[in-house]
Amino acid sequence: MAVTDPVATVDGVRKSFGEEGVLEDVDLTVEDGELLVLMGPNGVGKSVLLSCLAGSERPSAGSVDVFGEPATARADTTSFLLQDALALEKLTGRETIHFYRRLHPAFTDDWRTHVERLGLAGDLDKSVADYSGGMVRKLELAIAASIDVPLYLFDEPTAALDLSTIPAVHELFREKQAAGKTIVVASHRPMTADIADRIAFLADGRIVATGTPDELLASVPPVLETGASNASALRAVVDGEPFAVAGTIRGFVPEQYEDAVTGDSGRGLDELAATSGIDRTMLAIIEPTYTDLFTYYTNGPGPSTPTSTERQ
Ligand SMILES: Nc1ncnc2c1ncn2[C@@H]1O[C@H](COP(=O)(O)OP(=O)(O)OP(=O)(O)O)[C@@H](O)[C@H]1O
Repeated sequence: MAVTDPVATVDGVRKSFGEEGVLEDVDLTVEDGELLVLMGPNGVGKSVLLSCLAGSERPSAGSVDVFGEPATARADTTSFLLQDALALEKLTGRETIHFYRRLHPAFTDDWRTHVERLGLAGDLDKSVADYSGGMVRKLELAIAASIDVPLYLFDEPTAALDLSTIPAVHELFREKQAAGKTIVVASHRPMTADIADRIAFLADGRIVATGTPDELLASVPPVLETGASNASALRAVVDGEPFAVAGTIRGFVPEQYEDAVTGDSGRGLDELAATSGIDRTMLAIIEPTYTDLFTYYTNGPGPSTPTSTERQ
């Protein structure tokens, strides 16, 4: 297989706004043609990192190269969907699209397909001021996706969209990839993590893990689950803080128990039950979900220094 140069390379990037440090030391490579999903807690700096890739923010230190050159806001390489940045309230949806069509040299007629697919076609002649949050998002996504460039940076493209619309957005991503485009998406959605080629977790100003969804899920320690009433007892036997998920309480099994709890003997669970005082029948080891993965790398005991789970 031909080895292609990365589309973007982020090297040692620090970004602060006055006294406030947001990115501390970010290293990240975006490969040609991939769908990279950037995840991390609210306010960690995902939008700031996307802005550095788009060239609309300059790093305080370190470098960001896109297509082999320092990132600058270039209309011919990058389409950047920020949050709430494109919709024009004084216009209708259709007028907004035509505004960008006239403005941007690489704007294509693909907007027709996008608005149809996203279910916005019937609302194009309404004033944007009367749009719901989801309708605004669809309009902005249709505009950003209609620009024909090799790199798309989408900040929370599915925020405010109902679950039934998300597959249409994913179909749009796949079509872009099939056309050889590269996509970086900041998202909190497990559904979007699931279609990523790679996920990168941003926590504490750094990329703390990168890998395919399967590699990252496999990197999470066994997850111990119990009833909500056992939260404080669980704390005694898990690594980091227990966390609530859909009426249950979960925690990560510490390294010394990992083999025992994943083996056939059930010995590990007996031991954890005895140590915690939780009834053995109330403890279960479950398959990690994206919620567990997110917790592990962003709020939990996951590595706070950069690691890669990718096979070398
Ligand atoms: N232009 C700016 N001036 C000052 N502070 C800023 C600026 N842009 C971003 N910040 C700060 O940087 C931090 C990171 O913001 P950012 O929007 O990148 O987070 P995020 O990870 O995208 O969060 P979310 O998941 O909530 O969208 C926040 O504390 C924000 O207030």
